[in-house]
Amino acid sequence: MDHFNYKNGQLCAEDIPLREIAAAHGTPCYIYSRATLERHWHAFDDAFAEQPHLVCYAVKANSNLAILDVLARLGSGFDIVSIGELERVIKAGGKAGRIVFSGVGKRPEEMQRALELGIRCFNIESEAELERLSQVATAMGVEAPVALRVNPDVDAGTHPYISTGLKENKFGIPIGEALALYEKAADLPGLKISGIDCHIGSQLTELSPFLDALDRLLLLVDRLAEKGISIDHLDLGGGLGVTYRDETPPSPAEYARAVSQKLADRPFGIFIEPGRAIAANAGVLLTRVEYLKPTQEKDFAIVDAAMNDLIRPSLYQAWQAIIPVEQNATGRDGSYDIVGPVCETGDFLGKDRELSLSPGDLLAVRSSGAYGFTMASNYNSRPRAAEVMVDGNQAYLVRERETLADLYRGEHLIP
Ligand SMILES: Cc1ncc(COP(=O)(O)O)c(C=O)c1O
Ligand SMILES: N[C@@H](CCCC[NH3+])C(=O)O
Repeated sequence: MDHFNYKNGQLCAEDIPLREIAAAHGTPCYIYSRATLERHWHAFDDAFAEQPHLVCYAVKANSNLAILDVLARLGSGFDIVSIGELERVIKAGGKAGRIVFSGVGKRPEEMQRALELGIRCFNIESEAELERLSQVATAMGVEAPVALRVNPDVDAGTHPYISTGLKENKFGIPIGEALALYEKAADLPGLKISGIDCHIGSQLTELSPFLDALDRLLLLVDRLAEKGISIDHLDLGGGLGVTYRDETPPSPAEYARAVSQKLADRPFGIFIEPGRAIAANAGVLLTRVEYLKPTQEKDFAIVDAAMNDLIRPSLYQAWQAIIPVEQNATGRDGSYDIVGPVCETGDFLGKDRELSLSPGDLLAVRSSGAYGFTMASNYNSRPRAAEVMVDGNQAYLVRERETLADLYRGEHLIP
């Protein structure tokens, strides 16, 4: 459920027709619904209400300051993977004490800044990283709270590019090596063991991989306890899928129920790091048809958004719904490939879509609130799109469209 619906034949974001947003801010343009974002966040927070928990929104899904601000006001935690994401969260009013820091390549200056701010936990992904954090924290005279991100070797059953919990993936510490590394962490100066962490992949539509991973983590927790190592939280990562087309992922409530059953009355908190499930269906990408190009092989609709704006279809063959902004528009009926202006055969937003189109029509690519703008680039020297947040009957420009001058800002000619 989201807040993008037709009213009087016009597709709206909450109470605002998308046509009005296009007129005010141009296309391509990302449009987010505050009400949807808040509802999705509350769905997770309410689902875990029975136990100590922290919802750490995965910033990589959508890091616009306005999005982070909306979630920070709800009391959200945040999962970050870079100093850039860290500074965004702080700028948006997020609390350092609710930030967890994931990622395989944390640099010393990133660790130092996170320690200065006093983040909640570092999710450590290798022995070398553990040693580096120990050195950085010791030099600063502080203790770094750590969890080891364990790679439980479970098949998340998702696209190979977004599966992260298999032993051949670069992420986390192989579960067989984790016990020894916890013992090492307990001995190293400047570290305080706080938790255990995993994240097995993204867009999961079944509960079983999460529960398999949890079982494996709990076995490890018991073995740690035998060694006198206790934790205060278990971080299950993100990954809960969404409906793009006909997927039927578990709801946050079903997910929480299953997880809570396994945890029984264990004396630690649960952290989760949902990104997509909060942001994806809280956003659409608004684009305009530039040209229709019927050929003998194919009907192409060439639109003003491209793979540089939304790369998911090209990169993962991801399917996202593409719907008209004007419900009863009549144009040329066809089965269209919706393609952008970028000079790549792989530049498409959707294929074989039954639509009735005319040049100038507006289309909305649904489920674009996660991994949309954050994965955008300037390929083909295309300025990145504007972003708008709708709140009831108000639309706010939350990121200006890049200008042509932005494209070469910081570039210099040689003498
Ligand atoms: C460590 C970590 N946590 C959380 C997430 C968020 O995942 P999702 O957007 O699938 O919830 C990701 C991305 O997959 C991740 O790498
Ligand atoms: N960017 C991916 C998900 C990767 C998640 C990052 N760990 C997507 O659009 O589906």
